[in-house]
Amino acid sequence: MTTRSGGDRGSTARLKRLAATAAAELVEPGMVVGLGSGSTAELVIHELAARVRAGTVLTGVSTSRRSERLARRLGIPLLAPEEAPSIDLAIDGADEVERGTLHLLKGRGGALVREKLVAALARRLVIVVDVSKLVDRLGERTPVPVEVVPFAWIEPARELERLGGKPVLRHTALGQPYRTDNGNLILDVDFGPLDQPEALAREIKLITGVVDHGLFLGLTDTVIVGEPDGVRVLRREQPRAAR
Ligand SMILES: O=C(CO)[C@H](O)[C@H](O)COP(=O)(O)O
Repeated sequence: MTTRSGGDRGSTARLKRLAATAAAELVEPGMVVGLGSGSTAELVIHELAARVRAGTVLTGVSTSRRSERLARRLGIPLLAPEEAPSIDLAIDGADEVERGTLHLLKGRGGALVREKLVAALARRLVIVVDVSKLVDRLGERTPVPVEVVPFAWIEPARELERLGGKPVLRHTALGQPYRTDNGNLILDVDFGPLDQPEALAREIKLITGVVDHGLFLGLTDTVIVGEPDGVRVLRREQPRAAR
C-alpha cells in the first residue's frame, strides 16, 4: 500500500529529515524503541530526544556504540537488548531498499550485526530513507557488507569469490582495517544486482568465519521514504518471514 503526504522540496538532508520526523511520530509513550545507526537514524534519535525532553516516557535499545553515545548524550534512557522486556518498534536507515519486496541492503556504517539483531527482536521494523535509496534490485549500487572474524579472514574472502563476489577489505580513512563494534572486519563484496538474494544470503551464512551479512530479507514492515513532495509510506504486504 502506498500513501503520500505533502512537504517541501529539497536536498538529501531535507528528505532524510522528512522521513525521520514521520517515523518518530509512530512512537507512542511507554514504547521501547530500537535506535538505528547512520545519518538518517540519528535524525530519528534527535526527534525522540526532543520528545523525552518534553516529558514523553520512552526507552531506547541502541544498534551501535555511536547511536548509544548519541542517545545518552541527548538524555534518552537506554536498555541493553537482553534487559528489554520487548522492543515495540525499531527505526533504522538502509543503503538500498528493493521496491517490490522491501528487502534491504545495510551496513555501510558497519553496524549490520547489531542492527539485524535489534530488527529481529523488534515487533516492527520501520526503515527511514531518502528516495535515492530505492532500487529495483539489491546490489545495484552498493556492495554487500559481510562481517568476518579477523582471524584468517582471507578464507571467507576466497569463499565469497567462489560465490561470484569481489570482496574488498574495508579500511578506515586513515588506512587501517575497519573494525566493527564487535571487533570484527568487514568485507564489502560486489555481486552486482542480485537475482536471488535469499539463496545468496543462505550461502554467505554457511561460510566459516562469517558473522553475518547486510542482506535484511523479509524483516521490514514499513519504509518511510523522503521525497521532494513529502513522504511516501511503503508497507509490506506479506507476513513477516519466519526467523
Ligand atoms: O546500515 C547502516 C549502518 O550500518 C545505515 O543505516 C545505512 O548505512 C544508512 O545510513 P544513512 O542513513 O547515513 O544513509
